[in-house]
Amino acid sequence: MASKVVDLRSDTVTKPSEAMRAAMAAADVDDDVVGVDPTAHRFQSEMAALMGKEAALFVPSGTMGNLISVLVHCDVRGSEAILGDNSHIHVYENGGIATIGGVHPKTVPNNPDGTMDVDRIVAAIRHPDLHYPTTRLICLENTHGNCGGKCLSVEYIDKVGEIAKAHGLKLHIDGARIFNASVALGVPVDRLVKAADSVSVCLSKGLGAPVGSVIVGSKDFIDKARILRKTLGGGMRQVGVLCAAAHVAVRDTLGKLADDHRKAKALAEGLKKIKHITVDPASVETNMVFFDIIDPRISPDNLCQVLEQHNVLAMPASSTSIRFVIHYQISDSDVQYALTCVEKAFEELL
Ligand SMILES: Cc1ncc(COP(=O)(O)O)c(CN[C@H](C(=O)O)[C@H](C)O)c1O
Repeated sequence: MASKVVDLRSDTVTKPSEAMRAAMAAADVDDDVVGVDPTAHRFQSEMAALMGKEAALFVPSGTMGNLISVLVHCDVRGSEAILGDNSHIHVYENGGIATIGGVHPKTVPNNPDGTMDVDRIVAAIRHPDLHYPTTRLICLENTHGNCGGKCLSVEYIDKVGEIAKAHGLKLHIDGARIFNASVALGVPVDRLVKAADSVSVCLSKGLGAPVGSVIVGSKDFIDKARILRKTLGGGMRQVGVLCAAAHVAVRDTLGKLADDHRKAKALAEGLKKIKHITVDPASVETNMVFFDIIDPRISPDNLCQVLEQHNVLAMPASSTSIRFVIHYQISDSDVQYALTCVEKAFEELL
């Protein structure tokens, strides 16, 4: 049994590095609600430049980053946002855009590659009618979490951006893993999000920061976002402590994402050799591996429970599938150990 836990539940599970902890301890801070925390200010400027946008705002979570972005774009009651039926905003954020923001979600089916058919996006846009909400926003997700970490191409994003502009709409990208997409596609991140009016970027996923996300957009957008963040209770005081760690995460971990993708591919190739599993290694584009259990006698919960006894942590993705997520604190030997444990688990269960 491994002495340490091999945690494949998500790329949100990393522990801050020593460099992050040192930066947190040494951070130059101030009250960011009353004035501007100098470390937060520097980090926000750094992220705006990296993403090719005018301004940026540090927020406590990706969920709040998406909520604030949607609410800034949909600031009139009776607004409607077009988004994927399998998107994180629609599936995993407690319906916050509706329950808190009064924004009506108009879902369009997500394709297996994470896109929504552009003709179905156009068909979802409301024409003026006193029976209808008013469409104000289109949301994309890149990479797409529920579609296996698939990347949306820059051509697709530009096309949706053209549609948004042609109809007087805004475009938001849930870019929780936008850097994974940028690295996998070989497209600079500022080019990848050029067509977007706003992007929410998770620092606490593959980049390995302990907390937080950053939203980027125009100065006017970020000024409005700052007010909404305060409204939602997200105004933070000496937040430079968190921004210092996030700065180190971008500096130190961005360059490791390609290796995460390599390990994910290796994991999928290894799973393919296990007879009780179906998995398509060719479908692995970034750091996520989804596989199906063939034998109906074994549920994903059963398998996860036995894996946990071997110190391998994973999460069910559906009634028949499991999700493994690679992050920079998973080594090649951890991948091999996890594969061994999956085989042992089936032996123990069958
Ligand atoms: C695409 C996307 N957008 C937003 C979020 C929300 O980020 P947080 O609110 O957890 O910081 C997540 C988190 N994703 C988490 C994970 O993958 O383990 C869970 C599912 O919430 C996400 O995957």
